[in-house]
Amino acid sequence: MASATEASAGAGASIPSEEDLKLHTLQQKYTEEATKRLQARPELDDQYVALKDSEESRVQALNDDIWVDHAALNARPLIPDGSRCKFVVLGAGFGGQMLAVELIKAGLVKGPSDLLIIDGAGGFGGTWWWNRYPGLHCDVESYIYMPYLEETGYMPKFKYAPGHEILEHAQRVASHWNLNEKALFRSTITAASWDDDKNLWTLNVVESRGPSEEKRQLKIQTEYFLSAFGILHTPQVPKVPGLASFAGPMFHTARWDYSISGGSPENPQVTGLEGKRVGILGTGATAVQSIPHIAKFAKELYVFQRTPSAVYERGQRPTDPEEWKTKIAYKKGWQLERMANYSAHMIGHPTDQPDMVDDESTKLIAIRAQLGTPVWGIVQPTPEAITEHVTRLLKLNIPCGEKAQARVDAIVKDPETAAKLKAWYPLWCKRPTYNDEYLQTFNQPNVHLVDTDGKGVDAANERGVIVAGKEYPLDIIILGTGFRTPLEGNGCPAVKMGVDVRGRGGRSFREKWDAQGATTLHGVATSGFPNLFFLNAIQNGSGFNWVFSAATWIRNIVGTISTAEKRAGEGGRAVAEVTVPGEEEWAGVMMYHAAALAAQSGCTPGYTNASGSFGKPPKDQAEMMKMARFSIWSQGLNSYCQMLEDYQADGSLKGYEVTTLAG
Ligand SMILES: NC(=O)C1=CN([C@@H]2O[C@H](COP(=O)(O)OP(=O)(O)OC[C@H]3O[C@@H](n4cnc5c(N)ncnc54)[C@H](OP(=O)(O)O)[C@@H]3O)[C@@H](O)[C@H]2O)C=CC1
Repeated sequence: MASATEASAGAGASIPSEEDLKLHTLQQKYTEEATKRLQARPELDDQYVALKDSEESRVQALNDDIWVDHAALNARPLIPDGSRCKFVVLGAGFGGQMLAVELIKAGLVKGPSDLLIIDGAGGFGGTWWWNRYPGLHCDVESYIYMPYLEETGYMPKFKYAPGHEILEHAQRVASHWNLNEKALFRSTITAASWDDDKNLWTLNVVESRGPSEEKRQLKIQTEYFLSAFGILHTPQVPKVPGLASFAGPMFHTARWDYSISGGSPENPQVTGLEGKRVGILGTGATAVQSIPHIAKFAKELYVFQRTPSAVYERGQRPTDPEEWKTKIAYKKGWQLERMANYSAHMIGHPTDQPDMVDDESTKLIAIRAQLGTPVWGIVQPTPEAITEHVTRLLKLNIPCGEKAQARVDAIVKDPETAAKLKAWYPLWCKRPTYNDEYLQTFNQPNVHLVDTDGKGVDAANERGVIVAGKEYPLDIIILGTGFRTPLEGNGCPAVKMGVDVRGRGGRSFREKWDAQGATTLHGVATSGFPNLFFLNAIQNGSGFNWVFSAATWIRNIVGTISTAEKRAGEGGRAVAEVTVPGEEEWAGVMMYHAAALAAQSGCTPGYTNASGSFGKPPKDQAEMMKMARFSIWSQGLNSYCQMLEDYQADGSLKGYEVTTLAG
């Protein structure tokens, strides 16, 4: 009988290369593993509930802000009901701070009541306010992740900053630009409606005042409503039957309870876990960072794994002050240049500069499937072009995947455990992780990997967790189970900010998005909702370093507002609104770019595809067209920045209609 190779050669086809064969085997394995997970959870994203929405009061309470200082905040002057502002910014994370700072720098914030920042947390920091688990670090280099290092003159202590240092920096940014006095914390905006007559937004706000005071309800009017809602801000838990009945302490990693674990955000010595049997659900980026610290103290640690993470080398090191002065922060504008350099090296954007950050992440170039790349130009939406594109990305992925697997073999001593720790999905399906202690942890005798073979834990009871009919008795359960997907509500900004947004004529933003699919100009504004701007990674250019992406979007937003306000002149005010032809033209551009993201459709379930909800074949032509609008700029963030710079320099604000009014 002829071998497969001979048979194909005889049929006139070219002989498959070793790489082709490898790819074929890998693709089969990827599909097998993804299918296993999809079949285990046919309810897709409904397998989860946000902590805040849980019907179990115990689980719901896990969402509480455990860091807020109510007494200090209650001592601050009240924001009067009925206040009027020029700008309200939703969100006090880096996105909201950067919006506020850029408005200030552009000279748009003139009086003390021109700007108000509103956030549900008890302070600045966004994700860094909430997440304080032991081991927390930003996986992007601190020199390009921590904004405004030039203006604040701060030198991060390490190449990768710990969470508490980033949180301190958020406070530093706030102090530098006097944002503290412009912030309303512990407060949620529940509704926002545009008044066609007054040309103002009215925001309904609920301010919490702590357990001993009643909540305040207030209305605030504003000319501009700017929203920086973040990406992963709503902690979730799988609907594991019996979880709330667990008799011992339980908490989510996004609300790490040091009163149980011991230690503090600054000191990861979690001695309260000594003598305890601890179980952690989840092995995502958060668990990878925290598990080594738990393992140092717990008597027994059970790691309940559904899908392993790919774990690459970290290479942490302290900042060398000499290198900082001479090679990093060596000239004005260095930080933006370094951010652009990082992005260029990741996505293959042409540059003469060497790789400044030069870490594992810039070598994992298969991530281009997610971020876009200029390397192959625009991918045409034909089946042949898409297959060719997906194949070349999968080929780029081969060495990335092999590197992570080889690392497991080199570090983990028990071959059975090592096999279970290997990730079988393309790099772009889940956030790659970087850690020099995680894999080593599984060599410790007190650490037990409970691999659920892609199915997840089955149930819990008052004693512990059950997997495949076996009970694991525990003293403490830690939920490293992540956040609501950024694709919730099909990525509609109003859903993500949790606000009932009503534009002209009382039209609901959510209904518009549901009916039309993603509809924006440059991802930041939409017609019928004047003077509303948002930070969202849909119909936009996006990079791996969120701060660089956000800075790009913010330059565009603030540039647009500045131009509009200039037209209104001194004493006047402006209403900037995307036009329908403007957003439809942009939807056309996005559809033209959509084929480049095709490789994501076969991904294993996770938050990037709403647990498999995205990536299912469209029902009909109309659904396919809607999906195609749901794209990003496929040529990568660097060329996107250039395109927006040209757009702003032109000054015509094509795609907007600007009306000017007397103040
Ligand atoms: N910039 C940074 O340095 C950091 C960023 N982050 C960001 O936050 C994101 C979220 O990370 P993370 O908090 O880890 O959340 P993830 O969503 O990445 O991980 C959640 C984990 O819970 C698991 N899980 C869910 N349900 C079950 C179940 N029923 N049984 C067992 N396991 C279950 C998931 O398994 P499965 O994979 O099978 O769904 C997954 O391992 C990261 O991807 C990253 O973008 C986080 C930490 C640091």
